[in-house]
Amino acid sequence: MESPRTRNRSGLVSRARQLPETSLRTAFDALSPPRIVWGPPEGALVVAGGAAATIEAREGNRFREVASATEALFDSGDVHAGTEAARPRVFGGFSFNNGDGKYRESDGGSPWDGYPDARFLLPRVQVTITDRGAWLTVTDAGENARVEDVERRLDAEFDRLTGATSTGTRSSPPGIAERRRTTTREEWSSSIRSALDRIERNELTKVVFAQALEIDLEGQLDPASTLDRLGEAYPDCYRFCFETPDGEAAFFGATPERLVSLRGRTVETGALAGTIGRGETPAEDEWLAEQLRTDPKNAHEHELVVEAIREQLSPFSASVATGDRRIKRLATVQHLWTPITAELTDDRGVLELVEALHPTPAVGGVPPERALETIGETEPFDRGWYAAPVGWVDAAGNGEFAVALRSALSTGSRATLFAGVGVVGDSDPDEEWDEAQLKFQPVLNVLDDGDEREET
Ligand SMILES: C=C(O[C@@H]1C=C(C(=O)O)C=C[C@H]1O)C(=O)O
Repeated sequence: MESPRTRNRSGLVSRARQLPETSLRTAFDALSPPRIVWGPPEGALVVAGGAAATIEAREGNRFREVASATEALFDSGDVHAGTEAARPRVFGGFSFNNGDGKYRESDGGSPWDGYPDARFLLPRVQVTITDRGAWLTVTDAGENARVEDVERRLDAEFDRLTGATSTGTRSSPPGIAERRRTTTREEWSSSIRSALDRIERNELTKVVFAQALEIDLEGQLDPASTLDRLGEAYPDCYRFCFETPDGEAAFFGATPERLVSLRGRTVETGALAGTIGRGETPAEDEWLAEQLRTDPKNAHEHELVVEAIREQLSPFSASVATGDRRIKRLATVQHLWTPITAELTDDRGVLELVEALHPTPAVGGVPPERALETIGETEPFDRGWYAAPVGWVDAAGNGEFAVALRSALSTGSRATLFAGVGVVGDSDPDEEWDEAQLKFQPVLNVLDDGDEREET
């Protein structure tokens, strides 16, 4: 007999308990696909497995569809989280474009087949690792969700995770057997030259062009080791990994770019655009940073992003505050970065802001529609989830999204990497080529220990 006390309108039941110390690798290995890793530079690391509910949207207004499905899912959910970090959240992402699909591999499939225009999961099992301890959350949703079952599963998952015998040893990088470019140097230069012509004719102000690099790996990619390595080299970045429902593919990376975070009515975002390499010495690093700070081309490229973000946020906010422009120094590159904050005038969900901001001219261009058209006509591959929003939403509509850069889509023994650059009036095709190669490095370095930094 069904007890009415164990049911609620949305059928969401979530229970949490504290876990002894654990790690990304132990949790990742113990959980079942589809697994998700979300590791922001500050705050809790989440490793999740399985789906208590899946929200997918294709074409149409995917941001609104996901927002209303998320709201319905959380509506009067029965949640005993124990601590805020352990509360259930949906995690997922969007594709860069709505309704992609022009790129086909020789077998007729697209590498992005497993990644629809939007997919968010409410994880069945969520491990949250914070500075103050780890938590296990077990969730079920739907007509058959029962408190008793969720509590029983919470104990069973606790036993499984605490009994997990992960050796903690990291597998070595898979190694790179072969690489194939989707864009030759000649094609790249001619695309940039034709974009420069359009800029000259005032049809465009900025466009971001990307390249893809297909890698055959020598061994299988181990996502947990790969993400551990990315975390060590890029502590100031957002690490993410989203497996397909069958666990056959994973989209992962370590991106420096936050699209937006919303907590209550406080919005935090920023402009990240303008790039230069790292030096061999602190003095050379500083010299390069100074070049970046004073270079008019990079300043222009950057300012276009600041302006667009301010403009997109202004209808929602009484005031938008722009901080000082500064340098974000990462292991392989340095960027210009301007923090931007705003206070909303009304209660809104984070997905409304994602919809308003994506794609910023850091990954699309100015004017946006013409830039997107130019990207579509020029790039010979689908961006899929590359350069698109990935993140989470909670029951209150709060959330945080990053722009999925410095990323790759992997299917066991193959990985496709993506990297893009902003083209403005005085861009030089050779310099832009070199900049794209630098942006492949974060992922290349974790695929192969011996990978050369200067590969062209
Ligand atoms: C498009 C990428 O990066 C973006 C473009 C940048 C630029 O053109 O300077 C800098 C940071 C990102 O906003 C990428 O990493 O693929």
